[in-house]
Amino acid sequence: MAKITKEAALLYHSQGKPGKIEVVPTKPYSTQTDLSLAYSPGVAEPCLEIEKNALTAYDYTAKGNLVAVISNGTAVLGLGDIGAMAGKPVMEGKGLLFKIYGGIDVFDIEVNEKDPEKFIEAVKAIAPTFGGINLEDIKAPECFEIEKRLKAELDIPVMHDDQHGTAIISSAGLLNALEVAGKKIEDVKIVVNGAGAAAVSCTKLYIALGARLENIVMLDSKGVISTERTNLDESKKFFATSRTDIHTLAEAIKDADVFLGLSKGNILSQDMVRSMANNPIVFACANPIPEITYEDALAARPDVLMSTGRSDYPNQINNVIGFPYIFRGALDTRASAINEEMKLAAVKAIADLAKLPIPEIVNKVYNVTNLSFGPEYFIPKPVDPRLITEVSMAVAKAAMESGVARKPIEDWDAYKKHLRELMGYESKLTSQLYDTARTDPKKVVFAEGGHPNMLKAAVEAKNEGICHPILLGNEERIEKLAKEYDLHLDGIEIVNLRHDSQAERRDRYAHILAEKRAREGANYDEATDKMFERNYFGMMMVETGEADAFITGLYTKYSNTIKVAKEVIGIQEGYKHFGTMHILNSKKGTYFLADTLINRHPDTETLTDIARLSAKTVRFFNQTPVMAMLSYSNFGSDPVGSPAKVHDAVKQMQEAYPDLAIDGEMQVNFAMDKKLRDAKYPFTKLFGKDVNTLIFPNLSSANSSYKLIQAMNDSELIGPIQMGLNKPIHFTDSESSVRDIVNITAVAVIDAIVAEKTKNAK
Ligand SMILES: NC(=O)C1=CN([C@@H]2O[C@H](COP(=O)(O)OP(=O)(O)OC[C@H]3O[C@@H](n4cnc5c(N)ncnc54)[C@H](OP(=O)(O)O)[C@@H]3O)[C@@H](O)[C@H]2O)C=CC1
Ligand SMILES: CC(=O)C(=O)O
Ligand SMILES: [Mg+2]
Repeated sequence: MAKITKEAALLYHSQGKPGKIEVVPTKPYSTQTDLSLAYSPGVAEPCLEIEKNALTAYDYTAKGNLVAVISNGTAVLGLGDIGAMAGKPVMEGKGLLFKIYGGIDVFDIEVNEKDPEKFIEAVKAIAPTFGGINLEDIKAPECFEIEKRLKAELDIPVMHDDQHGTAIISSAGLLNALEVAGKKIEDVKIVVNGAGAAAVSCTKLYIALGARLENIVMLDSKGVISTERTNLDESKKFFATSRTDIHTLAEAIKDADVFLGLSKGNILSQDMVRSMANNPIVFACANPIPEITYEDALAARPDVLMSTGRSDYPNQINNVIGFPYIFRGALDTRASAINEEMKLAAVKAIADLAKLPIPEIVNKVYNVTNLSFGPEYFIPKPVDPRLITEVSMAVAKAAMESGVARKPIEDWDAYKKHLRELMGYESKLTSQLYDTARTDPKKVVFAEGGHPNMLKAAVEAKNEGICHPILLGNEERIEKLAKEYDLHLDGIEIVNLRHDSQAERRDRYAHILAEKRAREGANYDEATDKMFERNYFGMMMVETGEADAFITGLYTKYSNTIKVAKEVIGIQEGYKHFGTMHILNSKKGTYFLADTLINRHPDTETLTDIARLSAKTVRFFNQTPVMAMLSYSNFGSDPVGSPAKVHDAVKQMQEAYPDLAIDGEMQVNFAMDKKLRDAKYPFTKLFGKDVNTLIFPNLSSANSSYKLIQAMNDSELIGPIQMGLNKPIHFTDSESSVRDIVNITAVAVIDAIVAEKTKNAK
């Protein structure tokens, strides 16, 4: 990870619109009517409803998804009391994190008030605005009283995140690190450096989880907190040790199993780490500089289990792994509080998640291939897309079971789906595809079982319940890969097509193929050779009905795969050409793009085949095709060359299918903008209609367009979806991600379901 310089940090915050967050309207506002609804006179109606029944504020305002991140700036990170305004970048940062990880909106509120009583009054006065309150960077011991009072006096969840967020994450980390170290929480000696908001709360939660108070030594800026010391405040007195032989950190840490630092940077030396017990656990959580650096701790003790608060090292202990989801679960149940039950549920959910095989996206973000539970990975990564579902659902359940929920969640599957959609992890179309495939999971052959992405996709597709995978490849290699990536192959068939055990199958397939292509010069010997190739063998499995669908393409060029597909499977009756489609899921809507991969320079006949196949495919996805045939000219304005071919194809399509909404040739902006098109070309067959299908004039334009969209990285593309072959044979390409392959698998399964239904209906 790049080193963060002062200049880069200041530039990041100042460039463009200064700061990190802004307010975005969620309702239409382009007409006079919209404005009359948004503000006076329309706005009076919800006001009156809320006046009658306060809870309707959740229905008519943003309250239910709005959290206040409130600070007085007295303990900003490890920077100390830098004042309310100086803490604003941190609070805006939390706003950003709440939004990107939990879909929660935040107003950051910096209150210039150190007096706890006045601070409490200020927070209470503004509380009606919010569904929850995240207190942040308020120093101990005032923070304890402030939180206690606000929790008691407000009916919305209030959580001081430096206390409880940190406690939840570090407890999950501790439980897992202890498991890796092979130690029990009730036996370990724990040294806690720092006795502030975070340290006190973390240590109390460790005790709730089984740690023994007599095994804990806590230190503040003056050294070990012991019964010898006078004038200790209540929160520190609770931890005072009766030992009188230790006063400094160096003395306290000798033989300790666990070091928890929530204090200041650079105060734990390598010698101190060396003096700890075997497999020491060191959580150096001060921000931005930890008590000891990751490198120094590891250099001192190779057996150390190490965490810091920083994202650039393994095992980050940072409350970002918790607060977006703890508040998500609390807000979604309209909880009146965040209680102990909800916190413990979050600990468990976070700890458990680190033990599951991790999704590909996490590997990708960290540029690694095989994170798995162990010394370098015992806390989930903040980017893990499962945190939103696992932690929020656990918290919501605990809120309901402990009686603080005011709006129970009734359908957990629907809630899970909603959470994934909220974060854009699952578009509606993708989840519909998966749901449909799940109704009748089919046998899908994966041609390149020895390719890591295809192997991962096959396992994921099986876990999603969308297919029964059959992997082609060498068993040993596949099993070795599976071990390397911590993938479970139970219930997945592996077929080594070159093995002797497949001789009968190869022979049988060769006979069938030779017979089928006898009039095209095929012979048995040649066909026998071909059966040693994965694409021939795999497609024959589908051709013979021994499997239902086939996915290939990671190792083979399209041109080669296409050739084999035409030979083994053949093109559907009534067509001379086949093609591929990509589905674009964007904020503007869903669009079907063709032909994105197969036909380089389509002539009029090829274009009509692509258009017919596309119409059929769009209907396959339960939509009515509204098709624009694209070019660089409009409706004959350039009567020669490529536009002329498109023009002719449109004419033929309109004659053959008078009910189909299809027109062109037209430029892409006229296809995408109904108003523009209707104003300038009111005669089109698409008048008043939103185009959803774009047929490109050639492969260069289609391929470049979808790759450009892909590079923009802000929409989802599903594809390539094969159109026009006799059986569900689908292609990926060498750059396909695991997610791309699983999506195509879902499409292939649906394709197979439809093929079976059509066959049965005949
Ligand atoms: N990684 C994470 O998720 C989180 C990290 N933190 C980090 O924890 C630290 C403390 O934050 P917070 O609890 O909110 O702040 P507080 O101001 O409430 O507490 C700071 C504590 O650190 C103690 N301290 C200061 N210097 C030393 C020292 N040299 N040796 C021992 N103790 C010392 C202070 O002692 P005294 O009581 O004597 O003043 C005080 O008890 C910060 O660095 C913060 O960034 C906090 C929350 C989350
Ligand atoms: C992470 C955090 O909240 C802190 O360092 O204060
Ligand atoms: Mg903080």
